[in-house]
Amino acid sequence: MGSQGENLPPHVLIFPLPIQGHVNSMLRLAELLCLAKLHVTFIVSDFCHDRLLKYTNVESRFACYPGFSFQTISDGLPEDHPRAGEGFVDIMPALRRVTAPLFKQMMIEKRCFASSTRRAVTCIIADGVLSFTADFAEENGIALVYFRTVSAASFWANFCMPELIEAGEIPLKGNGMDLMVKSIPGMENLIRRRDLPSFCRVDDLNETTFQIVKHESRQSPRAQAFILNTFEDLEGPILSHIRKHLPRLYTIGPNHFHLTSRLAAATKTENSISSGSLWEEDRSCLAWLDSQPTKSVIYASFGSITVVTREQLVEFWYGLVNSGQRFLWVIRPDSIMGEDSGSQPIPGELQEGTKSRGYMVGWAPQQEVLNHHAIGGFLTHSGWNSTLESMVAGVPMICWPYFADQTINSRYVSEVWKIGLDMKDTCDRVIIEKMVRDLMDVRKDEFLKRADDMAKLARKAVRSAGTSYNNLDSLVEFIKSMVSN
Ligand SMILES: O=c1ccn([C@@H]2O[C@H](COP(=O)(O)OP(=O)(O)O[C@H]3O[C@H](CO)[C@@H](O)[C@H](O)[C@H]3O)[C@@H](O)[C@H]2O)c(=O)[nH]1
Ligand SMILES: C[C@H]1CC[C@@H]2C(C(=O)O)=CO[C@@H](O)[C@@H]21
Repeated sequence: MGSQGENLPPHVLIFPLPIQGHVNSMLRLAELLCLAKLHVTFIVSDFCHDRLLKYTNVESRFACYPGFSFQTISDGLPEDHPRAGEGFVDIMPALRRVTAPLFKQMMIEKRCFASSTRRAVTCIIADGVLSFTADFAEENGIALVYFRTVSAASFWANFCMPELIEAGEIPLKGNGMDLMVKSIPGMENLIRRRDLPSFCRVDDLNETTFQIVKHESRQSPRAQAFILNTFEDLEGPILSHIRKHLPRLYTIGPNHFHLTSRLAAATKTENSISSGSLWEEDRSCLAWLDSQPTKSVIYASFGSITVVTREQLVEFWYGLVNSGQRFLWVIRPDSIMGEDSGSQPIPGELQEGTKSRGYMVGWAPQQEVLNHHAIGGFLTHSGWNSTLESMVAGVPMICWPYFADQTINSRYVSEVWKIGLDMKDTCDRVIIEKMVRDLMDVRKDEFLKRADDMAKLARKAVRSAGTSYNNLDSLVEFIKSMVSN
């Protein structure tokens, strides 16, 4: 590289798993690194890129960072292949089969995105489940950092899968779901088998997703550093266990609020929320919320992958209506399994209850919703972004985990952080009604107090001199130290 190149900043390639919760989280990291004046190439599937361009302001948002660019790649699935529900299981094998060789070819053909104004990529920050990036990084002498977008607790449980097998705790063999798990250090007397990340719910150890997640988790030490979207006050004890295997571990979360906070400092404007939505946000719900009393509405949303059966939909609907509480409910167009949702008549009492106290949208501006004064609770699938967004907003949760890390996040919400209730493995209108009443009415004050305390800790972590704030600065220094000037 010539003398001009030596003055150029480091060039980071960011590569998320191409699904909503991962793209969101890593796009926020991209913007944080742009704010630190690093060059960033963000490589994302054509599918996600098309949707980002269609439904968000990413183009104008990143236009002010001349060092930023998008690159697109196939996720290996036909465009019309479902990426939610059962369809998700095809994503990881397709990435390995199709995307991995395409990635290698692209990096070589495009000389690691070198140009007269940018260095060749100096560091890859890859999703912690894309170990084909480690193969390329090692073969080509490029530094690798992993970003695992889930909670420390979930990552640690996945990392311990070999120990769980050795101890005979998995496969579960269909019973003993309430037995306490003994072979995950730091989680003794806390999690039951049903609380393990759902990938562990296998009867056959050869099951594909289980094998992939086990393999990918154990590959983590190949990276020179590891990033988690969490904060020390939240998951300190588990982080200590992880650091025995991954000593260079940077906790930089909650990264949505970290970004808001750094943008506010850089631009002197308050409350900028950077959306990475892959669906069109229906902002009409904000006007509806404006006309509701403070902390009177429960917000229900199950993220981007959850699908429900018609029967489950009806149970939730009765539970919400019968609770007598106001509700705002996100029902994604692709979230009802196996039928056209409009094809069956809706019972009159549900229609009436919804007209008087409810509002439904296909996709909401979630961060704005959670921070609206009218919101008093969140019925969530316990995706990690939703969990952190709720924490920062000080909103207590009812957790209905669907799969993956969500089953362990919900256990921590209810038993460790005590900022909500865990409703896993049931879907019954009577239980839903009772839990909504408990959260929004009977035990409202106690939950709101703890949620408010948690919000303070989360916000402190990303403010100047907070742990996540300092860790992000250290990460940037580490990335800078990789290039020789
Ligand atoms: O109406 C909606 C619903 C969701 N969101 C946003 O979409 C994201 C959803 O992310 P998350 O809560 O993490 O759920 P998933 O989309 O299901 O995320 C996947 O990725 C997460 C991060 O790895 C995992 O924790 C989840 O289990 C996995 O399903 C959040 O930022 C929400 O703010 C909206 O903006 N509007
Ligand atoms: C599709 C799932 C496989 C791995 C990801 C994950 C993780 O532990 O990193 C959890 O759930 C999903 O977000 C991803």
